[in-house]
Amino acid sequence: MNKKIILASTSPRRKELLQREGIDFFVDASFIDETLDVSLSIEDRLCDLARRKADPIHRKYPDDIVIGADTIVYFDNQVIGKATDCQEARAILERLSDQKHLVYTGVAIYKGQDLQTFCEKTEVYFKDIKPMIQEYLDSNEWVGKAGAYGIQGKAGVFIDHIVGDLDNVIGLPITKVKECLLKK
Ligand SMILES: Cc1cn([C@H]2C[C@H](O)[C@@H](COP(=O)(O)OP(=O)(O)OP(=O)(O)O)O2)c(=O)[nH]c1=O
Repeated sequence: MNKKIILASTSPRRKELLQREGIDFFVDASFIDETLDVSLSIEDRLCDLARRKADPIHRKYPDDIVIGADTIVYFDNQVIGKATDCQEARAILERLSDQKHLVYTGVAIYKGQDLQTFCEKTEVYFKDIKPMIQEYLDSNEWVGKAGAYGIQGKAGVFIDHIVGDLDNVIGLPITKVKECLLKK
């Protein structure tokens, strides 16, 4: 019997990336405490959180394939998640302006009882975006996104260049995910 693939994430971006690849899946996510375990390295923190997102769904579908993921921005030795309001979003974008930051996505994939985790890093170089911040905040595109921007939308103009995988910034390193799904 073919295993079902379940995306344990509410992120519309992750859903779109899997759909783009023609992967047959459905979404079933549950809310968990997303506190990162600071005793771990940054990569392990994200793998651990991705696994914790996948765990309740894995318990529901123990024989199937369950994908969990978490994306953060890392700048100046600090983890930057989602902004809770416009003021915080402005402060984040002002810090990232004219600087390099890192985007990490941790992924956990259960295939039945087998668990694989990995973390992908992309370097993102912003231009001086200070003159563009107000208009961007007004667009509300910062809402619900790590680092208060979405590279796939209007914030595309913020980017000088990136080093690494673009899909990883959007929320899922899809090439690595596909490799993992294909592996026996
Ligand atoms: C940096 C960046 C992040 N993001 C998004 C991807 C993720 O959806 C979000 C990071 O939040 P996450 O906590 O990783 O994911 P989520 O809350 O959307 O979904 P869930 O917890 O249910 O898995 O930021 C972009 O869409 N574009 C970007 O350029």
